Amino acid sequence: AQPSAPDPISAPLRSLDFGQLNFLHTTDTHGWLAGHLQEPSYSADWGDYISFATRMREKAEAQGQDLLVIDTGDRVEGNGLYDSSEPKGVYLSDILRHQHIDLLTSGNHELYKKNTSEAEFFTTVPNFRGNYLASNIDIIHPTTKELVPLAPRYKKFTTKKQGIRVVAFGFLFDFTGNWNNTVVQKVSSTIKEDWFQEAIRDKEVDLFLVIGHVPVHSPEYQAIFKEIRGIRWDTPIHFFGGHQHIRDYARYDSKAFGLASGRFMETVGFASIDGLNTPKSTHLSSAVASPVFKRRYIDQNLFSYYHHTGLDEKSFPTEKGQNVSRLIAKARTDLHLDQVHGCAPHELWMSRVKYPSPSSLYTWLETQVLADSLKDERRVNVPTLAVVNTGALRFDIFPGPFTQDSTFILSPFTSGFRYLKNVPFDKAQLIVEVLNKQPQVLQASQEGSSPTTLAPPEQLAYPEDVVVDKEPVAFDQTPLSDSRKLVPGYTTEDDAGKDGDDTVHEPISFYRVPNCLQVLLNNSTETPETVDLVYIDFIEKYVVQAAKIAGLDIDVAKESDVYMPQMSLTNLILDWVKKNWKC
Ligand SMILES: O=c1ccn([C@@H]2O[C@H](COP(=O)(O)O)[C@@H](O)[C@H]2O)c(=O)[nH]1
Repeated sequence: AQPSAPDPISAPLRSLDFGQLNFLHTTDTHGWLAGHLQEPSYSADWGDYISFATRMREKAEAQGQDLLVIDTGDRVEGNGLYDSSEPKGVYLSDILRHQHIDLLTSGNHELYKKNTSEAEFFTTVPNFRGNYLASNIDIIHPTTKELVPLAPRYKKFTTKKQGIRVVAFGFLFDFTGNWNNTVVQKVSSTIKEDWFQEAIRDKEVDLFLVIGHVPVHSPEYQAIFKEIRGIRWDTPIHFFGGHQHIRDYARYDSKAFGLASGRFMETVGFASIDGLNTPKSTHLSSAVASPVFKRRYIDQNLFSYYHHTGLDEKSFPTEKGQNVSRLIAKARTDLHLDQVHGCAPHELWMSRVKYPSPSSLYTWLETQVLADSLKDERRVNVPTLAVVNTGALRFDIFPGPFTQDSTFILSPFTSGFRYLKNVPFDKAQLIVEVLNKQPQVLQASQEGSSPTTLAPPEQLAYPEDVVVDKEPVAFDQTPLSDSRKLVPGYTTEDDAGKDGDDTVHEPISFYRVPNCLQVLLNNSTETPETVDLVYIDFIEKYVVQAAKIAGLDIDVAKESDVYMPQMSLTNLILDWVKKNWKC
């Protein structure tokens, strides 16, 4: 772990059920390779994860079993370790590559910008040569300008110990926000292509593995499941997914399951399959008709890692893992990530408290940061309605030092502001109302595709608020090994029940937020007739649609202009923190 990481807190744990084939899975890590330095439950780092995977592989192989390590994308954007370097990601990719990852794929964040996808093409794909899959992503080759697959479409391999014959695919959900140097083909059309049809007709396959940056409960994964099942009625399929930042497990049928392993290096997903028919096992009388699938969501800390490997402080770390922890510490020093810009007086939560409220991160952004600091000197005293999508903020703020790292953890994106002059106030309000009308924003959600949102992605999995009664929870799974108070954390309920989390936690509330927050900046007490409608540039394409619906007959892209040139939301927040949160 990193030198400043808090020690994990002991907690009652559920164990892992190993099988013939075992998996470790990360997704949506968003640069958090140093782990969580303010949260004991998630305080291990990528070096510890390397040691964990090594020890787990040793354990599996000693039992004659196999272990595969999987990552399903969105490795970038969301933490100082990625976002604060110039160019972004140079430290991150060098740290990431030390983990032996058997299969990986791209997320949407690898494709928002041209230089990010080109870095995947030139660095991450070669770093994991042969293991990076891109079933539905093409990129314009930066030199030849030809459209080429970002990485191989699929792969067939045989596992080391059990000789399990696997055909693996690597998908991205039907993402449309990519830069125009990449092409994301819809999943529904990709699975009709000849190469996919041939791959699923291969009879020498014991398991189909579908990894992807795709929610496990999604139209895209349903379509892939149906297509494979239509041809191979009996072959086991394991899906690994992500994108919604949640722990989730889907049962498609008795031989097909899918695991999603959370976000931000909070979770390492574990899955296993036992009873697969393989060329070896079919000769043995022990071959079973129906395989058994298991899953567990591991809290990413050393207490869990020691427990699951049966090792301790001395026997657990590997030399490579320790070297990588040192590499991360050095990168953090080089990037000045511990530099303190101010001190937060109390917690500000994204979803643990109601919005609006004094502890809501969004209320703070509206009533303090934007109200104090959003001003273009060319537009002084002009009434302004400011709109920012809630998904632009990515993490809670804890009391204490607000560092260079906290800045990017809170607001990693480079978006600045644009504005439309003299918008009738009622139309401006209507535009915000339209933006907030639906959980999935305007952009007619393509049929058969996952919905998109301007709100934090977790929210897609919560149709309603979850309000937790603060009474301690009864625990009816394994006996408590420790009767102390439970630590608040994940209490996942999925298609296999309520016993998925390795750590038994006290539940946490989840309150929904609107797609966009808004603040009226007006020096007068009178309602303005017109306002400057200021919006974060990431939402411009949605503002275009909302303006049409609101009956504002203008060409938004043409008539809008940059507001506070050179100022990003991130820097606006940082300047406010420096001025207002003295330590
Ligand atoms: O520049 C950006 C990029 C993204 N967002 C917000 O993030 C979610 C997508 O996040 P995932 O991690 O891919 O789930 C998107 O819906 C926006 O809400 C942003 O605000 N600015």
